[in-house]
Amino acid sequence: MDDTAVRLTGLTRRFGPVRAVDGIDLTIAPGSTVALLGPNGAGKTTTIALLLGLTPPDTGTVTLFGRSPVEAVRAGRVGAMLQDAGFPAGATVRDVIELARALYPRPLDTARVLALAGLTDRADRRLDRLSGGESQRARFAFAMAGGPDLLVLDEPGAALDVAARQVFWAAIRRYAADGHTVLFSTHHLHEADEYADRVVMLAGGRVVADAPPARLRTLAGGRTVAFDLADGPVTGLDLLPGVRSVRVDAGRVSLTTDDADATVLALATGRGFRGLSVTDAGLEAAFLALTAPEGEH
Ligand SMILES: Nc1ncnc2c1ncn2[C@@H]1O[C@H](COP(=O)(O)OP(=O)(O)OP(=O)(O)O)[C@@H](O)[C@H]1O
Repeated sequence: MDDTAVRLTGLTRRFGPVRAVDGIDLTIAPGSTVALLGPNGAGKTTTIALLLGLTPPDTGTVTLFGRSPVEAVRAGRVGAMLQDAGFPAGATVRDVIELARALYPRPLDTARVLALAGLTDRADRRLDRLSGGESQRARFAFAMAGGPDLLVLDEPGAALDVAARQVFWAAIRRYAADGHTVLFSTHHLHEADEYADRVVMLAGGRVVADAPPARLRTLAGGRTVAFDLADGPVTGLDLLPGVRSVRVDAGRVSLTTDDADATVLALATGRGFRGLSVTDAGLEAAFLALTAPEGEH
């Protein structure tokens, strides 16, 4: 019996000329929390759809706990919270939890699901009368009510404000702490950094990095030189010594560099800038370095 939670082998899926998933190999051990991190269009949603058996791969195989996705779902081992889940009009939080519990062979107690999702005092409220954060937690409650060994969440933090997001992630953490396997997709670096014990970075349908968050931060190495643009030219920053990538956000430039001293010295000649800072490259810099198209490194 293969106890590996997820095993993707040589997975590909095209849509016309687009290679949405372009040769993904991925193995996930039970009990881990894994982030599928990537920019828009990286292939996260397609990978999740393939993994859940919602769409067939062009090539490659998917096994969940040693079985096909359909068998694993039927055996009640998999729960999913997808971006476009719809519930019956007028249903209460308790209704959807009971619905999910009825579908699974070994469901969690309703009271436990409500507590895990932080919805104990909202149990009898209609879904359409919940706040955005509560409604997201109700979808999470539905996904985990059956007590699935593997919980798959497609961009669970989307559309939540900071406070709601914290409550929501605390709920996911409680579920993961019980030894369940959690796979979630995100394009928020801080979510991957904070909540996953392993980050699989996707770009262009491929895995471009696969490591614990702390290791990813050092993988790209280098440092970040940041400054506010004054009157100097914006062009040519990528040609400064050591620079690997350039990002401009609301007038502040961030350069990822292999040689911060040389970059700063070159910057200082001929450019006006304010608010210079030099920091160790974070996960964000690793992400930019690892996902930059060929030739932009
Ligand atoms: N049904 C489809 N028909 C055509 N192209 C598709 C289809 N689904 C996905 N794609 C394309 O495949 C690529 C990967 O899309 P996918 O939705 O998997 O990415 P993603 O990483 O989930 O992006 P996002 O963060 O925006 O949700 C994109 O270029 C997308 O336009």
